Amino acid sequence: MDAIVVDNLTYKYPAGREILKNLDFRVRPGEIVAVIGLSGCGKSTLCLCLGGIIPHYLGGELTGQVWVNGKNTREYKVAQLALEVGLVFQDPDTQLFSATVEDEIAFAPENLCLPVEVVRERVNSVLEMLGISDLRQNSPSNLSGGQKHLVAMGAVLALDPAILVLDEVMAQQDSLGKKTIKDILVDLRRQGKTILIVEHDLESVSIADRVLVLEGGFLIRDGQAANILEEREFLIRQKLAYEV
Ligand SMILES: Nc1ncnc2c1ncn2[C@@H]1O[C@H](COP(=O)(O)OP(=O)(O)OP(=O)(O)O)[C@@H](O)[C@H]1O
Repeated sequence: MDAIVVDNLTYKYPAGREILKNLDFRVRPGEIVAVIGLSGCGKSTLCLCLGGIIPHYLGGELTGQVWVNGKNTREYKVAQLALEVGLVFQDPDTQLFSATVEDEIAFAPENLCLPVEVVRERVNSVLEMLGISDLRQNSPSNLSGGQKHLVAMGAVLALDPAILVLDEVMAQQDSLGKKTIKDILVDLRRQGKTILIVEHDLESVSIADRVLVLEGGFLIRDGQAANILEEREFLIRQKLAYEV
């Protein structure tokens, strides 16, 4: 079974114009897929569709189908979909609300009523994996943008979803932070996770197996990362890379 199936997806925000147009793609389990494209082409909107935020919370007009781990996003609540898809938003402030980093990471497994020891184990292993154990007593609101993204990743990883959808989590990292996240994602792929990343910086998507290119809401390329990232002329034409 494919981890993600997007079947003829078209989406329009309430009172807005069409943002995603007839998107069709599938992601196999254990793949890292990068979605790239200019600002406003619909990358974040696609992420919101994969997590079910669209259409459940934002409304609008969605046609076509989105399946995550065999679940049609229309038919399951966002809380149920969160067990399949860990969605980290472009703006981490929209998903951080606890008093401390460890409370933030414990929140979802506690909500599932998992045993206290299991929650503690998950919090510790996630903090360690992300290299943020020293931040556990900090307030998320006082962290840097890059650190907030790590905490938001921790909060979704604590549910152990099969699929991760990460919207520009590397954008606010320094070069060491980018490398750390790439290493973590490669490790998660090794564990069988399916990962969809949105990033602007092509260097950040170098770990991807596949690249999808969006333009004005259309999927204009879907291919092996090694091939697409080598197509300098295409990338320059799309303004996704510059001549040096
Ligand atoms: N809640 C909303 N209501 C109406 N239009 C919206 C809403 N959110 C986003 N849009 C519009 O949808 C379009 C696509 O936005 P989206 O954030 O998906 O693009 P993006 O490719 O992620 O851009 P960026 O790279 O700058 O993050 C934009 O024109 C944006 O203004």
